[in-house]
Amino acid sequence: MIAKVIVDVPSRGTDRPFDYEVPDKLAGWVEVGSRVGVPFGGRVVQGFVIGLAEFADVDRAKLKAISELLDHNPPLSPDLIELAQWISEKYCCTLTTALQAMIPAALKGKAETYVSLAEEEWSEAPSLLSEENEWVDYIRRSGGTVKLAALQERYPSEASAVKAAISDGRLLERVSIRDRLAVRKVLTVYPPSDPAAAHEALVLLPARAAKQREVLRFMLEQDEPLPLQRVVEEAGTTASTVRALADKGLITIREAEFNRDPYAGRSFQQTTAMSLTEEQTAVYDEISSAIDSGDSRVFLLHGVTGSGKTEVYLQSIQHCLQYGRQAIVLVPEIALTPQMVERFKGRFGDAVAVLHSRLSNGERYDEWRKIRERRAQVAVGARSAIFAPFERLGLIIIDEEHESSYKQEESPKYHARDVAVRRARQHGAVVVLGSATPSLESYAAAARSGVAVERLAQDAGSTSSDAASRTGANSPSGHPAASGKPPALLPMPNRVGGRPLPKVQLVDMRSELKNGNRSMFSRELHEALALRLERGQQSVLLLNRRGHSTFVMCRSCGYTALCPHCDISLTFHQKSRALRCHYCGYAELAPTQCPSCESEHIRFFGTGTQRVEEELSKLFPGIRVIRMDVDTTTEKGSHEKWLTMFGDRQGDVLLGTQMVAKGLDFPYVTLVGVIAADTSLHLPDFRAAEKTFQLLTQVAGRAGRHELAGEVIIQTYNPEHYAIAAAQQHDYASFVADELKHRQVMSYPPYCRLILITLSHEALPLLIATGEKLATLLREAVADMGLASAAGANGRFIDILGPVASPIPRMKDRYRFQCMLKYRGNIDATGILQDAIRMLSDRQGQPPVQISVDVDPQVIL
Ligand SMILES: Nc1ncnc2c1ncn2[C@@H]1O[C@H](COP(=O)(O)OP(=O)(O)OP(=O)(O)O)[C@@H](O)[C@H]1O
Ligand SMILES: [Zn+2]
Ligand SMILES: [Zn+2]
Repeated sequence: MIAKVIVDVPSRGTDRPFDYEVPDKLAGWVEVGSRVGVPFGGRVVQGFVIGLAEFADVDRAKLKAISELLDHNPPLSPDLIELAQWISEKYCCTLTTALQAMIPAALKGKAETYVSLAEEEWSEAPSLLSEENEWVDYIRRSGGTVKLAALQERYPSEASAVKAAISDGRLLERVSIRDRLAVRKVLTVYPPSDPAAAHEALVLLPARAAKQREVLRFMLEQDEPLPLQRVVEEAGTTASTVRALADKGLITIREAEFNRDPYAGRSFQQTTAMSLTEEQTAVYDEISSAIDSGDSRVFLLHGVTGSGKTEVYLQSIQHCLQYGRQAIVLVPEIALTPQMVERFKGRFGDAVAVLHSRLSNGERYDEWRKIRERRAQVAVGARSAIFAPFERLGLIIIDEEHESSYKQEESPKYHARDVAVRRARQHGAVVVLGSATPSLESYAAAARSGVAVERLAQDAGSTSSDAASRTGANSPSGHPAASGKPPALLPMPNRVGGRPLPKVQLVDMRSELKNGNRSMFSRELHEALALRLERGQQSVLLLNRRGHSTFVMCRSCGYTALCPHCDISLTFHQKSRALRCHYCGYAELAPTQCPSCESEHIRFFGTGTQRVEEELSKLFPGIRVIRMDVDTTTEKGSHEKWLTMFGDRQGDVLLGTQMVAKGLDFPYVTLVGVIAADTSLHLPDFRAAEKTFQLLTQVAGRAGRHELAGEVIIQTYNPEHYAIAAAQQHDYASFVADELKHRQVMSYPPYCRLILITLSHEALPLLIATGEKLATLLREAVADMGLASAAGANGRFIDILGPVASPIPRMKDRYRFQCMLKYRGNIDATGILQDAIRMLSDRQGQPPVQISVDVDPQVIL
């Protein structure tokens, strides 16, 4: 049998399956999805079997054989392999990159060389056993095989002897793939298998064996095996006492797999289904009957903050599990707070596996195995949890679907929402996209389904046929569902229990300044905070830091500190008093004197959370501030610590960046303040207004979610901007209408799709020439196909913009140029692009110009 293997060598040149012979002994074991070690270019590398065939494409005699099978249970399934193929085509990445993204890092094997004593050779070759070498003894004691590296390390002076033994065949050399991280095994004590006999033995144990008797009694009380270490601790005994009992056959000690459970020892309060409100019921009914139908459907659940979306998710999952199908819940990394995890663990207990980036590789691997081995039916996680290896998915939920963190910024640059829709189609599963502020892409796509078209049309102030044709079926809107059935809109416009949305007040900071208030707090916000302190209620303060950094500038000459490798401002870190580059990690000590004019008026600019904290303590002596930002949350478990403290009312104010805006539900929060709403409004990003509106709406939604009513104060320099005005009114529809007009005029998604191509190289002239060449090739291809290249036209078009210098023109000593493809309609833009890149490849110089492709980019910067 022949296996088609994708080798783990991520380059375009090796991005195709290679044929390998499946050795007879592995014939029954190797499957599609198996991970194998194969000889490749003189090395052994890891690879994935993506197909099996009777015949090879090349001369069979020349075929090499698979050298080893790495897992008895394939880590990938045929449907995931098909999904990886789709990802590699859609996002222009190699198949191996897509495959690697689907498995935990622990399974990224690395080749290791082993040597073993050649037993068959002993009779003929001068036996190593006769030589009383210490290193030979070491190999023998280790069971006949050791890592070559271990031998080299232990016996550096024996290099020539070892080499000679390898070359004359007394030592056999073998290369094997080893996982970076293995399943952890620990010595485990099993309770007596025959308790009656053990009770009898207990009586018969001699008096001097009092310790053993105690341990036996302890083990008789256990219903489950326990790690030896714990038995020793809890029974207050020693390992040898436990062993003595095992020697008597009363208990058993064995190595057993140990699961690193990140939530071990935490008990989650069991919750049961609430009785749903009318709105929730309507939505739940739609979702559950779609699950029953077995058709793959996509829903856009547009529910205001506090409308009870999570309860709908929980009950829909419950419904899905009843029929033996599994569910994935994606939550933005930043919102994957203990509070969120608790809600799922509380309802589904151990059936929940949690996957996020703050877990160690080992923990993540064990949570993944829990899914693979069918011990978990629900996966809750960040972006990559979309690849959870379930076999029969019934439901995929994407909470806060508008979040840009669902797009991966490194290759494979996939969007989890698109992948979800694709994966759901494979399984006949239902996708629920939930948000209080849906992305314009999703909303426009949903608007194509019946009811909502009318609504969008009204919102946008035009006729419905107009709206339908603008985002219509012949013009892919950049949304995954565009090629299938459009998502159906499920609205939940009211908060649970008829609670009102909080009142939002805008404060114009320009008039504050006119009135002589130079503080970062307006009088309104100041008073509101004072009132909360007086009443013992809590406040959340958001510092919108997107596009904001604490940079250094000289007030005399205007000098700013830039990274010498990246051409962007260095960021000031107070704790270490260092200036750091966010792109390459370059750091230097902050100057006390201007390096350019030697003035001492060099200052740190920008409103960091630290400065807000300082100001708060000045204004309100004794105020308890809990600060959450990148600096205070790097440590593992720190998120949890701060939020628990705030939940226990050990803080008056929760102050932070974006991470305080999402998913939090605290009953005593009655005030939400936004220090400066506009910082994200003027970024050179066509989504700037959308992001600002979303952030303001989300953070406002943290107030007054329970009995106590809430109030929101937004400080801004642009109170009349439509994004800010709409956030004040909780008016998603009017925001969408305004924003869609802009997008249409400027021809941006959802009215077209984008592909961003970034070229980078150390040599500027080569880079520019290559960029020009690529653009020319693209323009020629487009002209050959007779495609219109007029942005703004209503039909099919493709436009090639650039090359221009990237917004960050140099990074890590490499210059950067970019081209942008804008297109609409049924056009194979990635195909055109890949052809052009292929034609370019022999003109790229040495070392080659790096070309990175971002399909449907989220970050244009
Ligand atoms: N049917 C119900 N009956 C009573 N209380 C409910 C019901 N559904 C939800 N709740 C409560 O209402 C509050 C808000 O619900 P939830 O957090 O699910 O809203 P959400 O829409 O997910 O909000 P957000 O988008 O702001 O995170 C929670 O405290 C929740 O326990
Ligand atoms: Zn200066
Ligand atoms: Zn840098």
